[in-house]
Amino acid sequence: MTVKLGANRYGKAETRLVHVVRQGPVHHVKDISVSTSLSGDMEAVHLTGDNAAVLPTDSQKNTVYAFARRHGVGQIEAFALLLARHFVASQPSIHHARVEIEEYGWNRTGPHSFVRDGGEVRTCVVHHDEDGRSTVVSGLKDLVVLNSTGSEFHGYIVDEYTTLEPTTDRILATAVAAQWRHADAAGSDSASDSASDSASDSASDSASDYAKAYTEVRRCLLDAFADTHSLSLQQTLYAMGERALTACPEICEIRLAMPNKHHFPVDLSPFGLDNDNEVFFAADRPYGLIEGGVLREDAPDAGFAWE
Ligand SMILES: O=c1[nH]c(=O)c2[nH]c(=O)[nH]c2[nH]1
Repeated sequence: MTVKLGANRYGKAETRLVHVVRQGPVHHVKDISVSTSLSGDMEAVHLTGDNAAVLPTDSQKNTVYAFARRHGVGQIEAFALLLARHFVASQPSIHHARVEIEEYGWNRTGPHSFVRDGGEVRTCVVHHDEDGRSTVVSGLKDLVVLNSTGSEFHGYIVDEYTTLEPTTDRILATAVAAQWRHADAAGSDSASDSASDSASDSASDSASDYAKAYTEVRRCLLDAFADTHSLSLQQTLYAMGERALTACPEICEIRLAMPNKHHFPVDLSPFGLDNDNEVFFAADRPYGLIEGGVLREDAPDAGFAWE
């Protein structure tokens, strides 16, 4: 039997970094988790244990911290591009870099005091390869939303295993995970400037575009969720994606994953009580999981953006 090495990559996962920018008594914090993943000439290390082509994951982690000091963090997309480009440009054995960042929000309560924003997490996944191609996918997750009416579900297949009652008025709740692909990763050429300029969020152009797109997509997702009279979570998902693409010309594709957080009316008849959609059991699991993408008809090829 002959075998060969298949697809492989390696890196440091979840390097936690808090960066404090001090402007006199007023401080700014960025709280992120960075995962780097490199690929290239890695036959020897797998086949013979020759590490000559390997940039240690420990050095990758150190680079993250050193770059935060050198360039600031700024918009996560710009910081990720800066790192991805550095790994590919500085090491001949590294042909491709993937950098994923999660950002946890803190809201200001004083000049140097903050309360953790318990809500959603901002995300990005950036790729860069030796041919100079870059892709940027931005996103959010754990954006928990609920409509207490305006949601129906009926008309579905009924087979011998169906027990679900049709409803014309139910709670619709989900935790939105969304990722959107930027049509042009290019902001990227000035990514290093962006990251270095933007430590206090006064980002330069491409970096502030990422921030603007984030705010706009988030608003579209929330508005479309609230506005759509829903016949299914699938229909709501499409409406949310469509709204974001319509409002944001700079993005060409959005993918959404939305758990259906079921709320079942509790049967209160044993207690002589009615329940006109007022008291619900919020089930934890299992949950429906609705996933789908919306993209422009003329969206450019995604390449490795979703890998
Ligand atoms: O919005 C829904 N979509 C489904 O596909 C589904 N399936 C189910 O049991 N409940 C629901 N709700």
